[in-house]
Order: sequence, then C-alpha cells, then structure tokens
Amino acid sequence: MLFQVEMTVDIPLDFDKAEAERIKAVEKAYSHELQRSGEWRHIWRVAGQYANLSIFDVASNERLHEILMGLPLYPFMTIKVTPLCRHPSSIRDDDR
Ligand SMILES: O=C(O)CC1=CCC(=O)O1
Repeated sequence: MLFQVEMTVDIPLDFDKAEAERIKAVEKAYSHELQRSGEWRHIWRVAGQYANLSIFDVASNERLHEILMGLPLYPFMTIKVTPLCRHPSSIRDDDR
C-alpha cells in the first residue's frame, strides 16, 4: 500500500540545541533503515521549508501508523497522510 506523507518539523527556538541535533541523528538512522528495507521508498525536501514529502510502501495502515509514531521527531511534527493508488496512465511497473 502506497502513501504520500508530508512531515513538517517545528522544533521550538528555545529547545536545547544539542538534544535537537541528537534527535535528528537518530531520526536519520531510523529513516535510513526503513529506506533500506523498502518501506520508505522516497524522501524529498520541500524547498524552502523544514518539511519533507515522502512515499511509503507498507503492508497496512497499522504498519504506517507504527512507523510514523516511531519517528524520533514525531513530537515536533505535523503529519499529513494521503493514500495513493495506481494511475491508469502510469507506465511504471512499481507503481502499485
Ligand atoms: O528533516 C526532515 O524532514 C525530517 C526527517 C525525516 C527523516 C529524516 O531523516 O529527517
């Protein structure tokens, strides 16, 4: 099942800088692991914003929920999820 997920990050300006950098490093490792497994298929920076547009390919809604709840930056994020399905004009074999 494919989902577009937009994550917008908002870390308060007075939040401890070293702790923020630590959380971002853990977030990066978490993301890398899921990208290697294939569940986090794409991640793009939204130009001009501390936000990303990502594509997830997961087995269920519950699995997506589990992944998003596990994001180390989750407490600082606004998340928008859009379910996707194959477009009839797509020529890509992996657009399921
Ligand atoms: O910087 C972001 O957009 C938040 C984020 C998600 C995965 C990651 O490595 O950073």
